[in-house]
Amino acid sequence: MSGLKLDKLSKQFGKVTAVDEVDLDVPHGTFVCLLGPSGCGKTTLLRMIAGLEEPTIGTIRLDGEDLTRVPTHKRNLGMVFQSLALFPHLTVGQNIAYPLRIRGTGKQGQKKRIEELLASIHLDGYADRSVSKLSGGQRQRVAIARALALSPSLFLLDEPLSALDAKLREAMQVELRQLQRKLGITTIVVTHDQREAMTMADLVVVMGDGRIRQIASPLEIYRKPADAFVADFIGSTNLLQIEADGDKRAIALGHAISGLSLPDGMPKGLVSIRPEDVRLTRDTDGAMSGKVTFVRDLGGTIETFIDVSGTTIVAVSTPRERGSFEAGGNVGVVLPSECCVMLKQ
Ligand SMILES: Nc1ncnc2c1ncn2[C@@H]1O[C@H](COP(=O)(O)OP(=O)(O)OP(=O)(O)O)[C@@H](O)[C@H]1O
Repeated sequence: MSGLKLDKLSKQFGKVTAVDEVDLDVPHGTFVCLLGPSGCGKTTLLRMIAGLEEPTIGTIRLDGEDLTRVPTHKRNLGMVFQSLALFPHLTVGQNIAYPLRIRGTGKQGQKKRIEELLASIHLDGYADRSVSKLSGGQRQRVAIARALALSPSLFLLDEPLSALDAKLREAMQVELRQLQRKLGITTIVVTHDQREAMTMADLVVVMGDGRIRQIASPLEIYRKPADAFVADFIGSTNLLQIEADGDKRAIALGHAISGLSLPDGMPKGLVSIRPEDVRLTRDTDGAMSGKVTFVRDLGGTIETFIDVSGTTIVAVSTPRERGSFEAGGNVGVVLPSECCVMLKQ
């Protein structure tokens, strides 16, 4: 099969299982984001794919070839790490040419490749600039170009944008994604930023405690989280305990969620409902109601925090969708059953 295939890949550091039997199929040309909280094993997994860390057990295959024991420099990888590791005393062109020189590419070949790469990162004409005189975003792009100089089969990046300020970071996410699409190169990026993963990835791999918790498209991860860990980690959500009444209807915070029933054999569970799906009404005679404790008006969106029987529910709306509710007032809270994702506990 063409692409990257991991089988039962594991890494043990003494008593710590950093990566625990990870199986992953990445079709050729896919952009994957490894996402998860600090310490979940993302970097260790990437370092094993890169050949910088030896797996305790398991195999790594790329386009059908077993790479598990192949040294890093023979894996045909492009890598960018948070530190970038550009040579500050060299020019942009010399930095990009570095891997080409090592490989023995002639002067003419180097020049042509540098020009191609500079065009693809929108830095035409920058070959003779010193990298120490570039902005953070420009340096980032040079590091990407250098990693791609030898047309690798696999592109690996570990938190590549985390040193950039928020605005530049968002612009670079789009740029990186567009470049990857143009080149069609299989790419794996480690990030702990779910917004970054949602922007760039074809496939998001959510990790927790060394294991894969869910693999899916960004939208599916957001809309159909596999469990409470994923629901809570991706975006913000309201996680509510539910239990079945005599008719199997789902009861949350003492009120039935209209149209939602628990399946046979599942007397209890959790329900995840995104803040933008919670509807607020001025009618407090409905099933569920509460007191507004705080309103955060961010201009483009309004977040309303409501205390329902001691639990806070967050609702998000735009100013156009409905007027804001005042802190201290009572509101009706509607949880549309079609927006509720039922999760096992
Ligand atoms: N060389 C090492 N020796 C011992 N333990 C390690 C080593 N490298 C990583 N670990 C441990 O393995 C686990 C996973 O670490 P890893 O760096 O892969 O996580 P991560 O998800 O990338 O975290 P972060 O987002 O903070 O970088 C952690 O408990 C970490 O302490």
